[in-house]
Amino acid sequence: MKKFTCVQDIGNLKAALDEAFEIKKDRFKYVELGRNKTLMMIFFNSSLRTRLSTQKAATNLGMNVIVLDINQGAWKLETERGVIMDGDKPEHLLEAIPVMGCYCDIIGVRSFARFESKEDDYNEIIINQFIQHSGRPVFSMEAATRHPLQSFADLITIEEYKKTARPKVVMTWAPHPRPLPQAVPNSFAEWMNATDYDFVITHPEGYELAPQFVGNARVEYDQIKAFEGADFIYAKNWAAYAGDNYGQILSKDREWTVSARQMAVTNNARFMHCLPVRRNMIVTDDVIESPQSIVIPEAANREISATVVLKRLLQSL
Ligand SMILES: CCC[C@H](NC(C)=O)C(=O)O
Ligand SMILES: NC(=O)OP(=O)(O)O
Repeated sequence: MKKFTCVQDIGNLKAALDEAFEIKKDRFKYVELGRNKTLMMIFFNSSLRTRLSTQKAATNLGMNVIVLDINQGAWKLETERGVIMDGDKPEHLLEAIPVMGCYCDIIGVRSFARFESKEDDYNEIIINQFIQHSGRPVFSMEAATRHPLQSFADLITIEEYKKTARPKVVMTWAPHPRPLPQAVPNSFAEWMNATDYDFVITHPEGYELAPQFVGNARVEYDQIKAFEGADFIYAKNWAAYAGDNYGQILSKDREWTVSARQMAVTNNARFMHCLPVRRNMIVTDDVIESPQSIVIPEAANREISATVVLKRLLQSL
């Protein structure tokens, strides 16, 4: 595996899950693999879980770790080619990337959608420059259109908690005060569509995700109808994708906030969220604190998904 940016990169999901459960039994089993190898994690945006779990995964594999927050301490970077650099950015990404590649063996990148250009975001122009110019294997720590480390952890969690072979999994939009990227819902949908689960997406009209991510999922605009008989509820906010509304907030309707009302029509469903979560916007206190909430084990599995991915990248060096 030379990169990890999407579900296709991990290959057969059953094999990937077997590796995950093997590592979960002994997360230091491959501690020799990363000896004298360096992971560089590059953040253009904030993080708690990704930063901590990926660093932990690297130490599970015996790796050294360098973390760079681009907007704190490094030079402000110009990302557009052809720009006359007479402004406030003293360095171009096209120099910074190969330089960073000199100091490490594997690179992780977090670079959210900027909502300035749908084309630039959906062409993944930032992470693709790392893939093209760093000379190192690159993995996504959430890019503009996907968050594969999160989705892999989500799949591990559903496999651990499911009570039937083909659970009903419902991804629901919920309101948020800020316009959030489509990366997490896109990625979750991509991974769910790669399984044989009964997968449903529910959101208000106007919040349709890009068709290539919706795939064969059923889209239901009536949230209660979508929740009926569900085994897992995966809540997330995202800004509009379609048409001229790209990056816009179209609704803050708190009828979509996940509460006991909606959970009552499910099959005693587990509640999931990638975190960070805005309580009483995305989900009520009582639901996220209920015995059905598995947001903490879901976050814990980020260490496992990152360990499998780093192991695969190390084995391909
Ligand atoms: C893992 C989630 C990261 C980010 N969340 C925020 C609050 O920006 C998002 O919604 O994509
Ligand atoms: N879920 C997730 O990626 O969390 P962070 O944004 O805190 O890394």
